[in-house]
Amino acid sequence: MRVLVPFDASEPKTRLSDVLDRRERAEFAYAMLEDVLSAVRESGEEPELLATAPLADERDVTVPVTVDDRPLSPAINDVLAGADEPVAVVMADLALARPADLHRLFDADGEVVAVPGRGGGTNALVVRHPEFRVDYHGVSFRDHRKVAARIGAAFSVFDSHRLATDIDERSDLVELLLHGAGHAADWLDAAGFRLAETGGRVTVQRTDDSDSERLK
Ligand SMILES: Nc1nc2c(ncn2[C@@H]2O[C@H](COP(=O)(O)OP(=O)(O)OP(=O)(O)O)[C@@H](O)[C@H]2O)c(=O)[nH]1
Ligand SMILES: C[C@H](OP(=O)(O)O)C(=O)O
Repeated sequence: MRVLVPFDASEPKTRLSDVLDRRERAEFAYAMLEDVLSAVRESGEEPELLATAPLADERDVTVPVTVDDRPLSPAINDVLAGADEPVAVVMADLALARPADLHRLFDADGEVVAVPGRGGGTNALVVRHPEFRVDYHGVSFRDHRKVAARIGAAFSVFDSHRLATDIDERSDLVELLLHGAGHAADWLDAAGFRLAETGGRVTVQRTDDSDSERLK
């Protein structure tokens, strides 16, 4: 199996612009990438990075990196078109993913196995059908189900709280502070992010206090 980890190395995590500046968004995106690459490797597979641009020099990711500046779907579909083995696609912002979760996903049966993301996305895929092609962005989970139906591929859904949690917006940071245990959660904590209980749903606030509240 090939395991692709797509990564926007150019202008990552723009939906976090309300809480992070551009440099912080890049740092945070790389921290999540490190966690995902480690989890894939510890699941027993070797990840391949598919980046929009060369990584910054100081980022020593020790995995094969392919630079492809095309939009996400054409870049992934080019790999699928030439694949002679199953291909998994794992997004680089699945900051809660653990090796065991990924191992179960990669082992799941099905011609197309999809992990739904928050808000209608597709957080991960395992593709074993030669005609399947991705169609990311928007309500991609629904679109991928339609693609599978159109080519007659069996489409199965892989349910996992951790793999369904992609970190896109401020509200997603709550999950990372509560359930994360890697570089990205540490980065948030060090940046002063804390849970904020305001009576409704728990949110996050950014403070300059040093009292970590990470669940040990
Ligand atoms: N190779 C590649 N990866 C991409 C591209 N766009 C997004 N990604 C990656 O795909 C995954 C999911 O994309 P998003 O959640 O939209 O990530 P993002 O683009 O950093 O976030 P936003 O700027 O807020 O949309 C992340 O791991 C991104 O790094 C792209 O055009 N090419
Ligand atoms: C790539 C995209 O990610 P999202 O924008 O939904 O986080 C998707 O899953 O289709």
